[in-house]
Amino acid sequence: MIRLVVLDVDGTLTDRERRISTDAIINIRRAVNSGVLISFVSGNALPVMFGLKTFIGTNAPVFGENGGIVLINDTIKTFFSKEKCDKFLDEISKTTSARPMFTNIWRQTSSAFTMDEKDYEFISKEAEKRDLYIVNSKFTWHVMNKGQDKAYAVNFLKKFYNYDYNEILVMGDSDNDLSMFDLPVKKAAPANASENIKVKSEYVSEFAYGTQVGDVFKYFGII
Ligand SMILES: O=C(O)COP(=O)(O)O
Ligand SMILES: [Mg+2]
Repeated sequence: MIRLVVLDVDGTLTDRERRISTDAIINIRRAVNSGVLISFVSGNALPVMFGLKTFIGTNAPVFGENGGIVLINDTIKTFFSKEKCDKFLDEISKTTSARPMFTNIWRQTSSAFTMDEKDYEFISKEAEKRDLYIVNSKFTWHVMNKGQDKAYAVNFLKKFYNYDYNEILVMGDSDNDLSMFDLPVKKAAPANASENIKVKSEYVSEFAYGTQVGDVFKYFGII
């Protein structure tokens, strides 16, 4: 039985313009009312997750920065440092198209940026040399510390609630969700998810951009 659902946000609950699906909100509330725990785990900054949790009314800790920071019982915990990420981004923005995102003012464990695809190889290699990595959510590029990923967040929640992996369902759409799709949890994807997510999913909905939440929850017996 699914006791905890871990939801990616951008592209999983929202459309390409980051507008959240009202269907998703209605079905998330149905799941909360049925006693299932709902957590958001996003590349976005923690204040955005706090807003979603507050205004949708969910009932579990929420993670920002791809698992680097969590809001749990009104307390913020950080698991990584942004120092190396910021220093790296500052360096590469001098010689490439990489440009920091304004949301970095709210970030404590990583850095977000935009760049032209032509610089991907160079920037990715330079990050590796510094024990960092870059990952794309289809909405933003992120400079992350090694080991900082959404699987880290799922494993934190698994331990916190003392659940088995088969009691946890994850839902995501793109590369920065892959690490949690590599865990032995239940996995589902919207129709708009990338192929590398779909092939790892137990269930791929015909619906997209948040309108799949009810369909997925019915498939797993959550609502
Ligand atoms: O990259 C972001 O800021 C958000 O992306 P995600 O919610 O799909 O993880
Ligand atoms: Mg996403």
